[in-house]
Amino acid sequence: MLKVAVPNKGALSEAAALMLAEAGYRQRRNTKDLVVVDAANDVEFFYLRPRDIAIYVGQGTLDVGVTGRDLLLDSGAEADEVMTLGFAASTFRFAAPEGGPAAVEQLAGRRIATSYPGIVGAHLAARGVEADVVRLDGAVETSIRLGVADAIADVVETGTTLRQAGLAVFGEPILQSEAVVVTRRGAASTPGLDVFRRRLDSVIVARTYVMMDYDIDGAQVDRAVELTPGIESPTVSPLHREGWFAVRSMVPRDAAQQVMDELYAIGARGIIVTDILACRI
Ligand SMILES: Nc1ncnc2c1ncn2[C@@H]1O[C@H](COP(=O)(O)OP(=O)(O)OP(=O)(O)O)[C@@H](O)[C@H]1O
Ligand SMILES: O=P(O)(O)OC[C@H]1O[C@H](OP(=O)(O)OP(=O)(O)O)[C@H](O)[C@@H]1O
Ligand SMILES: [Mg+2]
Repeated sequence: MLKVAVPNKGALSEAAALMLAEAGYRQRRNTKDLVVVDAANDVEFFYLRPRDIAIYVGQGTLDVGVTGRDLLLDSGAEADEVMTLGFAASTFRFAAPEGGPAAVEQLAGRRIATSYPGIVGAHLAARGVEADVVRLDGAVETSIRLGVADAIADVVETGTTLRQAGLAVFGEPILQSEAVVVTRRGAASTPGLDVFRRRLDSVIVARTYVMMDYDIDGAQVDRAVELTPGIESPTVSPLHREGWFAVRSMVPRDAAQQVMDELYAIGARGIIVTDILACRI
């Protein structure tokens, strides 16, 4: 049975469970459940702290996990990112109040509060900056006001938390993070793992694309197909009406309205967009 680690709380947990449910896996009904066996799919889900997931996977105790890239890198675990999942996107940045450090070099000899000491330590070491990294569990933004740090390094999404704390980012982003799938470094893939990854891929494709159908005069089919090339190639079928064709193609969801305008302008009619519920590409 494939053993899968899933975040039990925090910013990743809901979106991860939703994605797994969309991929056809049984998920827990109660947030207190620690393990769910999905016998029909030969998968067992373990709900763990997101920070611990790369460690279990790196040790080979569990086969695969969903976690954040930042948590994976911070852990130093022998696990590798094998797939990005397109949610929980954030950047990881230094921040300080006005008048505080304003460049990485100015952190020398200063105190930096963070929940990610592994990432911060490596980043400073690579730049030859010696600073005192203060490890905190969360609410790191408050640490400067409370006098335990001169700067912080933390996850930034909208920047609201930093603004409310009167802090501003400085220096280049330390890293860009998002939810990822991790497996043990050097582990050979297995049929069970391949199916798991293909199912998650299918959710991403179903979320990213829509199906577009339209009718068009044969003289315009080539131009229309340029607008809707699809992933492999669009289906073009003759219509009962002489010289007209029905075209069916996958189109990026973000572009759908603009593509419809352009198709309409070259004479396409009966343009219909539908959601893709599931797929295998
Ligand atoms: N506001 C956010 N937007 C996007 N991703 C976030 C946000 N906050 C945390 N993350 C991501 O979530 C993961 C951290 O998981 P964690 O469980 O610590 O989240 P959390 O919401 O901070 O939970 P906790 O309640 O334990 O503080 C990291 O990968 C981090 O990049
Ligand atoms: O840029 P923003 O949109 O404001 O989001 C970033 C904030 O979200 C997370 O905090 P969380 O709510 O998890 O609290 P924590 O600091 O206690 O982990 C993260 O640690 C930042 O503080
Ligand atoms: Mg947090």
